[in-house]
Amino acid sequence: MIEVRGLTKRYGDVLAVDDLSFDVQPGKVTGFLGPNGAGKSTTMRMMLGLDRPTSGTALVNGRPFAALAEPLREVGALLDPGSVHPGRSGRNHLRVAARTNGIPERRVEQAIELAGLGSAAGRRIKGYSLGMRQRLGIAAALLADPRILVFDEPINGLDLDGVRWIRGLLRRLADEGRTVLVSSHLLSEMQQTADRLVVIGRGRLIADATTDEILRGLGNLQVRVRTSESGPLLAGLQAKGFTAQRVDDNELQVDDTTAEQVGDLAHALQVPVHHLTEVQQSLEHAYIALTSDHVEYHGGRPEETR
Ligand SMILES: Nc1ncnc2c1ncn2[C@@H]1O[C@H](COP(=O)(O)OP(=O)(O)OP(=O)(O)O)[C@@H](O)[C@H]1O
Repeated sequence: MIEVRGLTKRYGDVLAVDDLSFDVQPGKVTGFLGPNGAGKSTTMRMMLGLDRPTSGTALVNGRPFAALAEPLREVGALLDPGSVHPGRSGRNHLRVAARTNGIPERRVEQAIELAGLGSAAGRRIKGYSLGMRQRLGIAAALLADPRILVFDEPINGLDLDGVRWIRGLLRRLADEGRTVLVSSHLLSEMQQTADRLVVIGRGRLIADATTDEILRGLGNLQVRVRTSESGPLLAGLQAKGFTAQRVDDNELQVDDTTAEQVGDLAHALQVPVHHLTEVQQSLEHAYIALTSDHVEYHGGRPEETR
């Protein structure tokens, strides 16, 4: 369990993290989502005792990270996959980490296996792709078999197979009852990966709920209705105050409603309905709506829409 309370970090004029409070619970994958510069890395660094909060606290199992008796056994982290000795092999890097931290040697091979490093474990790190470096960082995080995992953008640099693999790994770790916090600016990824979402923008908390609740809470359900009498139905919907528009001659889209409401209205208007579906807008839409006022650097288009 990680408890963040009133966490604040100021760098000169920049308020990187602004009075954040949330919990990261065991047994779930919690997505930590926000646009670039939102303060995700700074928050994670404070959780891990690498940065000192200006005010507020981040507690790991009820204590500040610095007060943990065996921090590596309690928390595994992937922060900066670049910070490794390039001349060593992945296996040697892990062996050194194990030895320095009193972790049994057998964990090295287990971590290599868990992270899917395979034969790359014997090669020098300087020849690793970004994806391999990510896997090595994940192996290091898993080395001491910790109950809490904090991964900063673990999907960066991974190919499609790697993305699927990490999604499965995060799920498995959470299913084992571990606390899993994973940051990302990739909404589509978090939508498929996270049970809960903590969404931040400009250092402030925007939303903290289950992924489903966040989508539903935004009232983002759309209904598509197919009918041979789209004209009368469209007029009837608009007369009742619904936001409705044509998709084509026989299909309408109605925003912020349910299939039940549209079906009932069609029935009352005696309009035949051939097909009626609820469409959940992607998290991408929800996220842009949520964070549009909180993006630090507005470009022509938000980067997240790529
Ligand atoms: N050491 C530092 N000195 C000054 N400003 C910093 C420092 N570290 C972070 N910041 C600023 O704090 C804000 C939050 O940065 P942070 O890296 O935590 O965001 P992030 O959500 O992790 O973004 P990204 O996805 O781009 O990594 C940014 O405005 C950043 O420029």
